[in-house]
Amino acid sequence: MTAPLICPSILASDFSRLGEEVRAITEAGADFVHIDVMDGHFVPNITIGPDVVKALRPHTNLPFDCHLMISPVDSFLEAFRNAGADLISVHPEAGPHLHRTLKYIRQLGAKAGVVLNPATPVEILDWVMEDVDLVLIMSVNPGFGGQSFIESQLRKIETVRARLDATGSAAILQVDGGVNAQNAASCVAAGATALVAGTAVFKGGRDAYADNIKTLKGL
Ligand SMILES: O=C(CO)[C@@H](O)[C@H](O)COP(=O)(O)O
Ligand SMILES: [Fe+2]
Repeated sequence: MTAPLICPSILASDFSRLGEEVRAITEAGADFVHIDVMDGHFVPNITIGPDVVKALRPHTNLPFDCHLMISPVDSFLEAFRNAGADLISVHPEAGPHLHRTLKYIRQLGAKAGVVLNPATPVEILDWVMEDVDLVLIMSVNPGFGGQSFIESQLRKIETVRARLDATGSAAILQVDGGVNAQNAASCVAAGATALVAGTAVFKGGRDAYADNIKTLKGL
């Protein structure tokens, strides 16, 4: 089985030292930096805006994977791209025209992702398959780190895996929420190719990050 990409969610890092934390996960072997953007409206929490993304950009060459939990979303896409986002993922519920939003993300020169909440049906992908570079399955309800993995989402990963394979899509299949050493292998067996992890990467202090990432990769 191919090792998954590991995308540490900096939501679980020390916010008073974000630059150092991003450098630390880079040295520890992370593949992407997962940045959770929340607006207190689409989700019940407020986190990071484009200025913080821009300030972090010089600290690493890793791709910035921006998970936007904001509504409306379209008016902020350019700002996140200009701030240094390489992948931009949006929730279908965050705007009226998912297809238009995905096209716009690609036009801006970023990779486009669609995020499925635990209760969002996979059929939302049917008519945008060609327009996505990444599908993100939420294994918690979005808004907070440190929640428990919702087991039913393993079946959703399998379902989306089958759909991507059937259409010949090379999109990354990412899982986010409550991912840890106990369930990472099941996510990969179900077809995930990238794992987001906050708590499971940033636990134990900086000396532990490399081992935490290796464990999630199954190495
Ligand atoms: O998008 C989200 C939450 O809304 C996630 O990216 C979490 O921040 C992941 O944190 P853990 O569940 O791994 O602690
Ligand atoms: Fe996320």
